[in-house]
Amino acid sequence: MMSLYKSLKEEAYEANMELPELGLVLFTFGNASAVDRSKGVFAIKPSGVPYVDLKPEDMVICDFEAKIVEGSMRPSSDTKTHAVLYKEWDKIGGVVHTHSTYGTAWAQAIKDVPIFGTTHADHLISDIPCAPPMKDDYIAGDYEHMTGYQIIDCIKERGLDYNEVGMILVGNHAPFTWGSTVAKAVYNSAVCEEVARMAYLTLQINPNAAKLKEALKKKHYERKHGKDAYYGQGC
Ligand SMILES: O=C(CO)[C@@H](O)[C@@H](O)COP(=O)(O)O
Repeated sequence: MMSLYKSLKEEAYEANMELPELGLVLFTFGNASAVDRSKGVFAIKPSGVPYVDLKPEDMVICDFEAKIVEGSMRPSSDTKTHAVLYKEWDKIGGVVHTHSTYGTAWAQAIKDVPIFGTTHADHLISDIPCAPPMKDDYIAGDYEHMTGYQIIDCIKERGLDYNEVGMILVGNHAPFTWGSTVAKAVYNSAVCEEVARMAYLTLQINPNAAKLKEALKKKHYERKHGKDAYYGQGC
């Protein structure tokens, strides 16, 4: 059957397939979605389907209320979280959720990933934020929808710009990332995992390791994201 959303499904499929290739997911852990704002929809991985069995046409098309627009499979159980992020943050083109090992370990420990070095500062100048454990009234509410607000609340409360940060650890849960495209959101997931791993190792070698100086943070971030820089502005 011809679909109006063929290219959007392909984009989301390619992003999902990169997650096991990059070692960011096992089995059916995690999901990626890509948005088409002109049509008011996003394409997301179906729930519980192993990556080895996934096909582009399996991607489920949903609107920003997380209602199915096209697709015969159940969309990811995290669909409402993706929908909230698309609705609230109009500059993002893709969202990724993984349970990558180091990112998830920091999330379970409810700890921000400290900015120890220039690898981290090439991508963001703050610690990778860890959203506090979900409030009881959020858990009692629409859980996946409120996970979106757990993310948004934390970014707001920290005074961060979502368009510069691109990643968060959800306390007790795991990383979520976003980007101007879904490919960029996948990239941010890989960066999040690698930086989380480096920070963990840094603390093994020196539990008193100092965080990066402000001036060095800015220097490295500017080199990659300043005017005319390769990475460009925004996440
Ligand atoms: O967060 C979780 C589980 O804690 C989910 O993302 C993960 O199991 C994937 O679920 P879906 O297969 O996308 O429904």
